[in-house]
Parts: sequence; structure tokens; C-alpha cells
Amino acid sequence: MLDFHLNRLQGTFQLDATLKVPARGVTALFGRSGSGKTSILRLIAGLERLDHGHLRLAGECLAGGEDNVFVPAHRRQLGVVFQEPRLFPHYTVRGNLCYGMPRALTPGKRQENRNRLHEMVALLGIEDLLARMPGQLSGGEARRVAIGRALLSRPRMLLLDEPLTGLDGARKQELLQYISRLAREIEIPILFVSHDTRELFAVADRLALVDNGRITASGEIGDMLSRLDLAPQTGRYEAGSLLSAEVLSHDDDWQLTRLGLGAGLSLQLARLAMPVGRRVRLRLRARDISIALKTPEHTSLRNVLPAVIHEIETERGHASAELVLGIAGQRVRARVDRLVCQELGLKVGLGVKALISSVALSGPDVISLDASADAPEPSSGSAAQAVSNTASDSSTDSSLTAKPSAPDTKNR
Ligand SMILES: Nc1ncnc2c1ncn2[C@@H]1O[C@H](COP(=O)(O)OP(=O)(O)OP(=O)(O)O)[C@@H](O)[C@H]1O
Repeated sequence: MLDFHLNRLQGTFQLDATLKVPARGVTALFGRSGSGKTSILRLIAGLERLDHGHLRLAGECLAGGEDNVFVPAHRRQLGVVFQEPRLFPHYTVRGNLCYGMPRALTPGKRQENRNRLHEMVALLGIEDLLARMPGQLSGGEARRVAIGRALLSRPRMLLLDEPLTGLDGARKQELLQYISRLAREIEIPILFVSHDTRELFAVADRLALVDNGRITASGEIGDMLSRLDLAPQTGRYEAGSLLSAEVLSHDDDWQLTRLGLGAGLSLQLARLAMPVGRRVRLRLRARDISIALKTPEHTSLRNVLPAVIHEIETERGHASAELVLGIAGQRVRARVDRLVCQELGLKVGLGVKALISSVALSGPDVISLDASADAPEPSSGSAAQAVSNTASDSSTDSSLTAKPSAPDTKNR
């Protein structure tokens, strides 16, 4: 477990952030540009000193505390990837990758290191770069090498600050999947900063909201996204929910897949190239859900799910109302016109039907949760592209401001 209270005045900016991060899984720091995310990572990495507070990792105090300790950055054993990859300029790419790898004193361990290096090089697609010097790399190539070096060092924690910026779509998806898989396989905390909500949906287990130097709320990502009181921070326009589901069946004739949500309920969407039984995380946008009082007849909508209204939030001056529905025991956000809310007599506790178009759900909204790196199940037809598990490069749907800064950072 990582546990911190980081207090530091930098210029006129007061950082005062408190958080506990479990030993396992990915915690995303999310907040506007200038809210303090990078400052938090720099303090944890040991690149800056605290004014007050403490930083403990697995029970060991790395900074602050009663004795005001300061373990230098290179002794913290953290894997750090910041926006600017800082590679050792006099080492080749191979030298950079091997630099932090654990010492191998037996032939077995040496072989293990070779295997890990080989696997990482293939994953990052940097086979042809191994003999090059950092000065001969493009920005995206240098980023990949920095990620590889951080992961190969067997860190006690990973700090990733916008690690995928500048990578192309396919490479970004592979790395996101890898990070997500890694997080489920290894028992170290991962702190991930990104302004791209799709990246966060793909990898984060928990979300910590950063605002003006403080962590204002934190929790399991699905819960956080479905909390209406956090809507101003988590984003209104692209508001949605993350649901747990499982691939139940495929219909190859009609190129459809059925996902089980639990409690005997299921959803249909375009054919996914994932095997039956695969556990997934499904992203549902609030604006893609309509409400009816009973099951409509003769409709093109394939997904009609019984739901109960848990919360309603209407705001004068807004055309829409925000709802939180309970569907198969999961919290799902929906958005309808305020007028419709009144006309249908929607109120907390009312049983309704949630209508979801299968067209609104696409492959990138479905993220595999299983650790296995098995190749996606082959699929014919256009839906084969639905295998892509997460963000596309072409758009980000964060309602928050993308950040422009590239702080002066060191990788080690
Ligand atoms: N060395 C410094 N001296 C003075 N102020 C600083 C220093 N470093 C950062 N700041 C200020 O601290 C605040 C937080 O910066 P930080 O880089 O942590 O934000 P961020 O949330 O990571 O932003 P972004 O998403 O744009 O990267 C900003 O107001 C920034 O101007």
C-alpha cells in the first residue's frame, strides 16, 4: 500500500494531497491542467522534497514522517515514466533497457532476464532500435524505451505521467492492454496520470480527483463515474458508467455478441472478437440510454433492461436531467430531457425500462479484464475491428482541458 500526505508550497501553488493507494491495481489521478498531478508524482518519485507530511510505501517511510526522512530517488526502486522520456544519452537502447534490471547471479536468472527483455522488446516494437543511441530516436520511440526500462526494473511501484502521449493508436492500445494486464499480474501500486478519459477507462481500477492541489475524492472507478455530485469534475458531456460483464455468446450470422450483466440480464452489441467467458468492462454513455415506462413494441432498440431509479438530479437552466439507475445491481448513469422527466413522472424508486441501442455500443467501449494475453478470437466481417480494446488516437472525450506543460523530469 502507498499512503501519503504531501504538503509543499511551490511558488504560489499549495499542494496538500492525501491518499491511500492499495498494493494492487491502477489508480488514476485525474484533474484539470495545473491541478497538481505531476507535482504529486514528482514528490513520490523523490524529485522534490516535502515541506510537511509523509510518504510511505509498503510500510517504509520514503519521505517526511516524524524523522523527516528523505530516501533519494535512485534508492526508491520506482519505475517512473514522465511526459519527457529521459534516457541515459551515452547508453544504447539495449543498455538503457538493461540498466535497471535485477542482477542475475545464476544461469536460470540470466535466462529469465533475457526472456523478459525479449518479451518487452517485442511488445514495444523496438527490435530494430536496440543498437541505437537515444539521440537517434524519435519522440515516440524514446517514450517506448522509457516505458520498457521502467517495467523491466521490477519496480516497487510504477508512476506513469501521460506515458502514452504521442504514440500511434495501435501501439497505444497494445501498451494500455499490457499495463492493464501487468496491473492484474503484479502486486505493486500503479499511479497513472492521463487527460484522456478513454485511457483511464481502459486501465484504471480507481480514480482520485485532483483539484487545486488536493485530492477531493477517490474510490473505485465505476462508483466515482456514477456519482452525480462529482459530475463537474469527472465531466458532464461524456458522462457514463463502467459495468462489469461477461461475453455470453456470439451470433455469427448476424455478427452480434451478447454480454451478460448478471441477474440474468444481457446486452447485445456488434460482434466482439473475444472468446465466450471473457470478463469485460463495458462503458455506457449516459446520453446513449433512453427511458421508457414499459417495454416498447415494434422498436429497433435491441436492449431493453429493467431498471430502478436510484437518484435524479435536475438543474434549472439545463435541458437535461441526470439519473442513476440500478441495473443488475450496478449503478448506471442516464441522461434524459428534464421535460421528459416530468412528463413520464420519473421519481426515485420507480421501476422503468432502460433502452440502449446496440449501435451505440462499439468495440472500443468494451475492455477485456482477463489477465491472459491470448490472441483475440478470430472474427469475420467488419466487426473484427471491434477487437480494439480501448482508446483511439483520433479523439479524446475528456471534458477537461488537455495539459500543455512538459515538466523537467528525470526517469531515475
Ligand atoms: N517548480 C515550481 N515552482 C512554482 N510553481 C510550480 C512549480 N512546479 C509546478 N508549479 C505550479 O504548480 C501547479 C501544479 O502543476 P502540475 O504540473 O503539478 O499540474 P498538473 O495537474 O500536472 O498539470 P498538467 O495536467 O498541465 O501537467 C501549477 O500551477 C504550476 O504552475
